[in-house]
Parts: sequence; C-alpha cells; structure tokens
Amino acid sequence: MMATMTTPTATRHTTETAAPVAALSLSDVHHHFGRHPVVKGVNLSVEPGEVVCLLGPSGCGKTTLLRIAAGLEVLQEGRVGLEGETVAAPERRHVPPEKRSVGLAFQDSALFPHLSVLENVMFGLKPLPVPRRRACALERLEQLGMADYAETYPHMLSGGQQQRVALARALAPEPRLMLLDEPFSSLDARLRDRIRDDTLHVLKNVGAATLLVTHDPEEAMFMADRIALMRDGAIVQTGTPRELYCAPCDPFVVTFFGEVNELYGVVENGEVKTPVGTVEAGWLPEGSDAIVMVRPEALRVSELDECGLAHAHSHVVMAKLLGRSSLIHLCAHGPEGDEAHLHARVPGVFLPAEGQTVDIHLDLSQVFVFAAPGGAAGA
Ligand SMILES: Nc1ncnc2c1ncn2[C@@H]1O[C@H](COP(=O)(O)OP(=O)(O)OP(=O)(O)O)[C@@H](O)[C@H]1O
Repeated sequence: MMATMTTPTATRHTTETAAPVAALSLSDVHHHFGRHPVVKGVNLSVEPGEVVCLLGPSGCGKTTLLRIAAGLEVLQEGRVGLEGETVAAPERRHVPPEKRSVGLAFQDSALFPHLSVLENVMFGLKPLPVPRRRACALERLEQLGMADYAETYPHMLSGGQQQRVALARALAPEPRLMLLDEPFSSLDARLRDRIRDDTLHVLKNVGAATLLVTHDPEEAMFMADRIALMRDGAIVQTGTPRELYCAPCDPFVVTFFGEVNELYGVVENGEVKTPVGTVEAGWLPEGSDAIVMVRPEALRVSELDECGLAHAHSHVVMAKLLGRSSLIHLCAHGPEGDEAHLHARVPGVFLPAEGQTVDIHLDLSQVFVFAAPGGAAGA
C-alpha cells in the first residue's frame, strides 16, 4: 500500500543562474548506511515536464536516492537542487520534505484511514476553496478510475485501489515534481497496464517533472522520456529508452532488458565469427576475447524446404508457443562445424516442428559485442 504527500512551495534561499533550470538535480550524491555505501556519486537531473525512470535491480539504491531527493533521508554528500534552489547540502542546508513542493507516492506509506477517498485527495489542496478542492479531487479520481469510490473509506478498498487513490492524491495539487516509488507494484497485470497509461497521461497533462523508481524494464520503457539504469549504487547509463535498448554501454545493460544469447569468440581482422554469422568488432584489440550478445528477437528463423540431416544443419530442438510470441530452441551449426544452443523469439504463429532444419539470419541491430568479462573466450 502507498500514500502520498504534496507540500507547498519551498521558500527560496539560494538561487543559481544556470539555464534551463532542472526541476530536480542531484549532483555527486553519496550515501551510506553505517559502513555500507549505498549511493556512490550519482549525478542526475529531471527537466521540467520530463518523466525519468530510475531503474535497477533490488537493493541497488533507487529508493534511497528518491528519499534523498524528497528530503526523507538527510543528504550526506553532494547536492540536491529543486528548480535551481539548493534544498540539500551537507551541514549547510536541509529543506524538510513538507517544504519541497513535491508530490510523493511511496509503497510503504498509507492513506489517512479516517478520511474518505475524496477527503484524502482533497487533503493536499487545502489552500483552495472547498468547491474547487472537491471538483479537482473528483477529476483526478475520475482519471484514475476511482470516482465511484469517492465516499468510500480506505479500509474498504483493495491494495490496488488504495494505490490509485494515493496517486490521485499526489497528483491533485499539480506539483512541479513527482517522486514515485514502484507506484504500480501491487496491481495485477491488466490493471497495471491501464493505470500506468492513465498515470502517464495525467503526468503529461499536468506537465509535472517526475522521477519514478522501478525494477521493471518494460515499465521504465513505457513511462520514461529518459531512463537512468543503476547498479550497485551508481548509474551505469542514462538515455532515452531507445538509447538504452539499442545502444547499451555494457553487458549489464543488455541483460537487464531481457534474456540474451551469449556467444564467445576471438577478434580476428576486426571481426568475431559465431555459428550464426560474423559480427564487426573493430574497436576491440586484435586477438582479444569478445562476448557477442544476441537478443532472441535478433534471430530470424526460416524453415528449409529440402530435408537435410538435422545434425548437420541448424535445426529446431524445441518450440513453445507463449501467446504473442513463440520461443524456439535452436541448435545452430556454423560453417566451420561450430555449434551453439540459442533461443529465438518469433511471432507466435510460427511454430516449427522439432528437428525441422532452418536457416538463421542475424538482425545486427540487436547484436552487441563487448570485451569478454575477464577476457575468457569460450568461457
Ligand atoms: N534505513 C536503512 N538502514 C540500513 N540499510 C538500509 C536502509 N535503507 C536501505 N538500506 C540498504 O541499502 C541498500 C539499498 O536499498 P534501497 O531500498 O535504496 O534499494 P532499492 O534499489 O530501492 O531496492 P528495492 O527495489 O528492493 O526497493 C540495500 O542494501 C538496503 O538493505
């Protein structure tokens, strides 16, 4: 369950001149719990109206960073700026959360149990006259599919419904910055898709800059204008969803967005040979070990008419219909007798029989080559 808080505009004490002014800027932020470093030199900005997703595996420091931005965690090192104003600098300044003018929606906080759904959403709109507060709160509830529950109390709602009310409450005052921590995590898959979509439209209509924490790459790609992918307290790559998916900077980024086939080889004449084709690797040292990462979608599979001997050709080991796509387990045979077990993901209607001989073509836009970790070819 999640609750929200929206706070009035912070008093301006410090003004920086840089333009354009980021809605949120985190500069060289470090944080540790006891002797355990959790955030290690993070630089990140969220521009006005932009949705940035902080993506990464469990425990990499996403929530801690969000809490630092919100002021719920006292900054230890670095700087936090909101619209150019320094709101946190160690031993100099700490604007409390309620004075940061941000909308918060966290997983582990709660709605006010003694207030109805409508009163919960109206709560953050206190400076407005009651009829306007009511109209605005109802509009937000409507957008998130909860208007019919306006007079209901939180304990009468499911976890997912409470989550939607929490989002409506955070969004109602149209804050300049929204900080959302896994806001869709307790919704079932179908409802999650719809609420994500509604939330994205509301965020864009309101024009609120947003930093959203998630561990789900598909959610990040759906919601984000930019993604910052974190690992072990540091940001590995920041960019548009397309940049991260199509131009990943290292193997971790590739694997974070889904299963990949990993092939190993040695760079010869600026290329690496694999059982499914040769790929360029001219930027790696000649003779060095390389890892070739092939997304299942990169393997284009076509059935061969002539009946070859399966053991001498690339052939289907197993094919599973998964609904929208099929997963085909392949045994790929290279021209030099090299062999690899690969997974191909193809549109669901294509379901070749076990043993079927096939041709495999590589879509090179979904193939990535890096220096092999530890320099071990054939590992
Ligand atoms: N208050 C705290 N005291 C001590 N350690 C903490 C505290 N809060 C978080 N940690 C530790 O800091 C690390 C980062 O936690 P954090 O919640 O920021 O990660 P996360 O990426 O958001 O993970 P998740 O997706 O599982 O929520 C973890 O090892 C966690 O156990």
